[in-house]
This record gives sequence, structure tokens and C-alpha cells, in this order.
Amino acid sequence: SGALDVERIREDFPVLEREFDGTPLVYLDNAATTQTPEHVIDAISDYYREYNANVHRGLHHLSQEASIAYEEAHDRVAEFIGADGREEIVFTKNTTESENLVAYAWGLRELGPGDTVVLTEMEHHASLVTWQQIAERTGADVAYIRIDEDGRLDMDHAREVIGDDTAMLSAVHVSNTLGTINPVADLVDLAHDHDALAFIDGAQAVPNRPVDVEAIDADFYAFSGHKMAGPTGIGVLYGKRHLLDSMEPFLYGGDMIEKVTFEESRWNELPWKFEAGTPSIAQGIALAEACDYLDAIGMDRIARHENELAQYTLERFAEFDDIETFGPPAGEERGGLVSFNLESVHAHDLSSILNDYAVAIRAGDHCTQPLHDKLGVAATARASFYVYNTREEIDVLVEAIDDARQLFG
Ligand SMILES: Cc1ncc(COP(=O)(O)O)c(CN[C@@H](CS)C(=O)O)c1O
Repeated sequence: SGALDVERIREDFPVLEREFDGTPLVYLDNAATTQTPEHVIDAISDYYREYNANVHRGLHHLSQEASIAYEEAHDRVAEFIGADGREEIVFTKNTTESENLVAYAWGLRELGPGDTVVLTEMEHHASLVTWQQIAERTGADVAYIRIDEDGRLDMDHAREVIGDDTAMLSAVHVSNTLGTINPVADLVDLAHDHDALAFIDGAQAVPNRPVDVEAIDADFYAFSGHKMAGPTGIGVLYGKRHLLDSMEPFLYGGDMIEKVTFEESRWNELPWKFEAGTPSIAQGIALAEACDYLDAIGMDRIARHENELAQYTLERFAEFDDIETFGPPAGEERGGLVSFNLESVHAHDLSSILNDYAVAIRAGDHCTQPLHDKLGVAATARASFYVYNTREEIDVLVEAIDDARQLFG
């Protein structure tokens, strides 16, 4: 369980060869999307080259091959996150759609006046806006668990906010802005103590660390393929079987039915009840390949690698008194990202200067505008890491920031 062989891993990612005006790409925007290894690229092209067909279990060889590969991809994802089986794994477009599926298919029917949806102040818009709007439409209330000055969740406040009026808790596992790793099993326990359901947003967790949804005991858990070395266009909603069984479909159409007459329709079995129409077949198959790729590296080692790079970034930034960082202090484990601001340079200006050095970071609100309001900043710059990043790349980042400082200083 030693360190990652980063140089070996980098050979798997063709895009890392890119140069801009002769300057090698330094890709530090992995919380937005990760790059794609040959293994996953091949899985997609092999599908289109060798067994492209629709997956409604047609009566011909290609459709049978495609159907089996697509269905078994659900089994592989279930295994990757410690779920029981394919019945608990719905393929969606992304984390955002997974959140909306539950908000519409469960929330619209189950929420009403007197109910409260509890969120955290660090929620991504995918959950915050979704539950805010569904609560408004159903007359339910929304309450927010506070964060402390270091960007940790205030668990004393969580115990105050989560009560018998709580119907749903929706919380992020790892913050895409702060890097904070939330105690999701404790949060789920708190929700269950008050007979509330718990939805965990794992977009920044499943790609980066071991996740066992049964140990967490989440009722729903969501993540995206493109953040875990997989393709865009595929996401996952994990749901406890009895809940998915009890829910009405989110989208209607072909494949999600068992029997249709002019008068009524009966639904297909899980998870197909929630997969209407022709799905992202190649992407689903490629997601299973991404699970294999990451497991071969080891999720524990990935989490350690990312934390080490985040700690190194904090250490380098601490050499300067004009860089403000956000999230837990140095030394405290965090997800593989650091949001920061350079005094005298707006995050957008900084990111465009870094781009002149072929350093790719993100600048803005990272779809957490309420959190930025709470932090008292309009925007932040964010460096985020994955399996192919190195300390040397962080040194390039620091040098480019120094040049920006000189330019604007
Ligand atoms: C915690 C969290 N929750 C949900 C999402 C949405 O994932 P989608 O695949 O776009 O649906 C994201 C994606 N955050 C990107 C785009 S804003 C970022 O740059 O941070 C996320 O980080």
C-alpha cells in the first residue's frame, strides 16, 4: 500500500501530453472533471466498433452483447461502492440528475407543509437548488447546518437542526470548494434517529476514496462518471431497494415499462424502472472500466495521494502572507483540492494568467454561491488534484502565482 507510481499512471492519460506554445499542460481542475485513461477510451471505442446496438434485449447477437455489458456495468458499480446489486444502481446523466430524480420522484410526493429538508451551508447547487425548489413547490421548509470558521460542519448545530420535522437530509460527502470531508455516517444516523431519509452527494468522494454505502447507511448516494476517470453523460443514483421500489418513476417512456395498455401502464423491475428510453450505453460500460482502473490503483492510495498534494499546496501557500486558503487547516485530512485567493488579484484574473503558463485551475463560485456569500468572497481560485498530479506541478502553480503577483503587485 505504498505511494502511487505517478509517472507510470501518467502514461495512461494521453491528454497529459498536451503542450500550449511549447509549455506542458499542468491540469489542476480535477474537481470539475478528471482526465480519461486509454483503458476507458478503448472501452468506449470498442463498443462502437464491435457491438453497438440498443439494449432493449433485442433478439440479435449485437443487442444481446450490448445488453449484457450494459447491465453488468450496474453490477460492477454496485460492487465498487458496496451496494447489494444492480437493483440499487440507477444510471443517470450525472450527479445533478440523480439529485433531481429523488427530489421529483420522492420529494414531490412525500414532502408537504410542516416537513423540513435539512441541507448544509457547503452544498453544491445540484442539491441546494434542487431541494430549495422542491421544498418551495411542496410547502416544505429548508434548514441549513452551519459550517465553522475552518469550513468544517458544526455537528452540534446539526444535532439542533435535525429534528422530528426533518423529512430529508441532503449533505455533501466531500466539499468541492472547501475540501472538507464530512462525517456522513454520523449525519445519516442523526437523520435516521428522527425517521428522516438521508441523501449523500458523493461526487467528490467516490472518485477519490473508498466509499461503502452500506457502512454509511445512506438511503440515496449520487456521483458522476466524469469525475472518476470515466466519460461524461453517465452518473449514478444508489438507492436502498425498498425505497426505489416504493417510488414512482421520474421519467416515463420505453424500457421502464413492463406492460402498457391504452388505459394504464405497469413498471419494469429495478433499476430499469428509472431508466427510460435509450440510455448512455457506451458511457455506462466505460464507467465499469473506470471502476476497474481505479480499483487497480487502490482507493486508499488515491485518497492518501490527493491529501498529500493538498497538504503540500497548503505548505507552499503558507510561504506567502498574501494567499488566503479555505477549508480545514494544514495537517487536517481533506479532499484533493485547495480553494484560495491571492490578495490584489481577482480569481478570474489569476486563472487567466495561470492559463498563460498552461496551468489549468478553476475560478468562480464552483456552484456553491451561498457558501461563497458565507465566506464573504465573490469568487475563489481552486486547484484540485487526481492520480496523475505531482508535487512538481504544484511548484509550477506556485511560480505562476508569483508571476501574477509581480504583474499585479
Ligand atoms: C459536490 C458536487 N456535487 C455535485 C456536482 C455536480 O456534478 P455533475 O456531474 O455536474 O452533475 C459537483 C460537480 N462540481 C464541479 C462542477 S460545478 C466543480 O467544478 O466543482 C460537485 O462537485
